[in-house]
Order: sequence, then C-alpha cells, then structure tokens
Amino acid sequence: MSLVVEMRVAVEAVLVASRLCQSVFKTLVLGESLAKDDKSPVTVADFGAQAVVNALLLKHFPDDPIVGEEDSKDLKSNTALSGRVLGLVNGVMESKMTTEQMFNNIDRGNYVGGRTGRFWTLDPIDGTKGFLRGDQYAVCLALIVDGTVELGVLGCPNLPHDLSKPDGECGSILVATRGDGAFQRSLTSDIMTRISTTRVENPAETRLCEGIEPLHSSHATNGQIMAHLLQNSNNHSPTNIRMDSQCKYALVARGDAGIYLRVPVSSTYQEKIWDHAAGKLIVEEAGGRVTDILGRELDFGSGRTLKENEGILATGGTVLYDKVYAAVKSVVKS
Ligand SMILES: Nc1ncnc2c1ncn2[C@@H]1O[C@H](COP(=O)(O)O)[C@@H](OP(=O)(O)O)[C@H]1O
Ligand SMILES: [Mg+2]
Ligand SMILES: [Mg+2]
Ligand SMILES: [Mg+2]
Repeated sequence: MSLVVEMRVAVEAVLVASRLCQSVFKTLVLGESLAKDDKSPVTVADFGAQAVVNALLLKHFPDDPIVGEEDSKDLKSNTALSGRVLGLVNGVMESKMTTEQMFNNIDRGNYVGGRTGRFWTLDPIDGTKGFLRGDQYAVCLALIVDGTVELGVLGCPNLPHDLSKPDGECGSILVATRGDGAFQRSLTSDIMTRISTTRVENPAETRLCEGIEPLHSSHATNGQIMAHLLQNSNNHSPTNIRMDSQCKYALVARGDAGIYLRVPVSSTYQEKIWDHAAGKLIVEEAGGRVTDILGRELDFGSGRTLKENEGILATGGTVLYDKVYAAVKSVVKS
C-alpha cells in the first residue's frame, strides 16, 4: 500500500501542531488548562493541536474518520478559553476557521475505531503533564487500516537530538510506514535519517525508560524486573530514564534506551490507542518489538482503547525482547 501522500500530510499536520504547542508554551498563563472528568489536565494547546491536525486531515482525506483524545465539551462552556484556542489555531493555519468550525474540527475526533476500515488516531499532546512542566511531550498521529497500524508520526518538540547533550539542539519528528523502516528529521529541516534500535542483547548494557507519573505505570515492578534481569551480571545497572509521553518509544527507536516497560498500576484502566499506535510502529520499523506485558500483540482494532491488552513491553531487537519478557513473566503474576 503506497502511503506517500498520507505520510506527507501527516508530517505536515504534526509539524503545524508542534509549532502551535511551542508557541503556547512560551505564553501559557495560569487558567489556560482545565481538569477533565478523570482529573487529568487539558490545555489550550491540546485543543488547538487537535483542531489543526483534524482540519488538515479533513482537507486531504475527507472520508477518513479520526479517533482523537479530546472533545470540545468543556471548551464550549468557556468563552475566554475557546477564544484563545481560536486565536492559536488561526495563527498557524492558512485557511482561517470560525469558532463553530473549530469545535467541529475538534469533534471529528469522536470516531469509535474498530476492526475494519481505515481511520486515523490522534493524541494532540501526549504527556500533557510533561508539557505543563516544560519537559517532554509528543504530538502523535497514526493511520490504522483493518486494525493494523500502517503509518505513525511522532512530533517531539523538546526531545534533544543527542540525549547526552540535554542543552543541545531539540525537536525531532519520527516517522514510519509499515515495511519501510523508521526515520527521523528535525523540526526545521526536511532531511530524513534512518533510525534503528539498539543491537545490544545484554540487558546490563542498555537502559530502561519508564514514565514519570507513578499512577500510570509501576516503578517498583520495573525495579524488580530489572533486578531479575541483572542478577547474574557484574555490570552496574545504568540509571533508568524517566520521561513523559511517547517520547519513550522514540528513545527505544533511536537506540537511546533498550527497554520501555509500562506495567499497569490500576486493574481497571484501559490504555488508549492514541497513546501507543504511532510509537509502536516506529519502534518495530526501527528493528524493535512491542507487545503487552503478557507478550500479546497490541490490538488496535478493539475500539478507542486497547481493551484486549495489559501494559506495554517494548525493546530493541528480539533477543533482548525474549530476555525481558521472561523476566516480566517471572516477576509479574497477573
Ligand atoms: N491510570 C493510568 N494508567 C496508564 N496510563 C494513563 C493512566 N491515566 C492516564 N494515562 C495516560 O498516560 C498518558 C501519558 O503517558 P506517560 O505517563 O507515559 O507520560 C496520558 O496521555 P495524555 O497526556 O495525552 O493525557 C494518559 O492517556
Ligand atoms: Mg490527556
Ligand atoms: Mg496521551
Ligand atoms: Mg493527550
């Protein structure tokens, strides 16, 4: 399946949304974020980024439905905030929209997903908590066809090009289409470079990355899994990288980390498809393997959530995967 046009449009949409997020962060004032029903934060940038990506997808692919994280419900009842979002959106879009069109664009993300047909899934800002802190976040867009992720784009505006130089140049876009490998470019140049996961097979020679939020995944279990993996190793275990958002998948895809573990804390939370679709394809196309912590393939055809799966296990290469999976199995009694 040729997805050349889809890739070009998706990269452009993620770039425009990333620029919007960057401009918001410079000017974000107190009161420009809301708490959603589940108490998680959403900012003017989340709404704005969803409006611009959905508008660009509508323009180029009017028949494609979208599974997006946000909806306009809370924005509609807050005139000051919706005015601010409209200003941001029209600041980056060539064709300007009205408030009503902006609400409609945001709400085009209300598709239910499913096993058949083609649809996009969008997380306008993944890691909103990281975004608010000035840390890592990602604009995440993927195309799913008959339950399979065919195209993934991650915009990581704050991700250092070189992780060992955190104060150096930042901002990467990672892209993959299924079967064609994974690539990255900077936010400012369209030169794409191929990326690949680590070739290291010994867990002691690589690093684990995990989320920052302790309620999203268990740091303690990760500690036990790593201790199990390193029990016969003389090497010092390198420090874990804690980071918000799908930037963790970017780290595995680029070989900065060998392992990403997301062991659930809550037995009722269902992972969302927009939190994993792009990252999973990019890691696999870079040479890695991504499943849930029970070793099952991620099922992107079961609706808006990964309800058939539990947690995430992503590694570079299959030898490393087998070792980490065996450790997970002996530590995690499901
Ligand atoms: N109880 C929970 N368990 C796992 N993930 C959760 C969670 N509550 C929220 N999340 C998801 O965790 C994502 C951030 O991931 P991470 O912790 O790796 O940075 C959030 O994305 P948003 O920031 O887009 O809302 C949200 O969808
Ligand atoms: Mg959110
Ligand atoms: Mg998210
Ligand atoms: Mg989000």
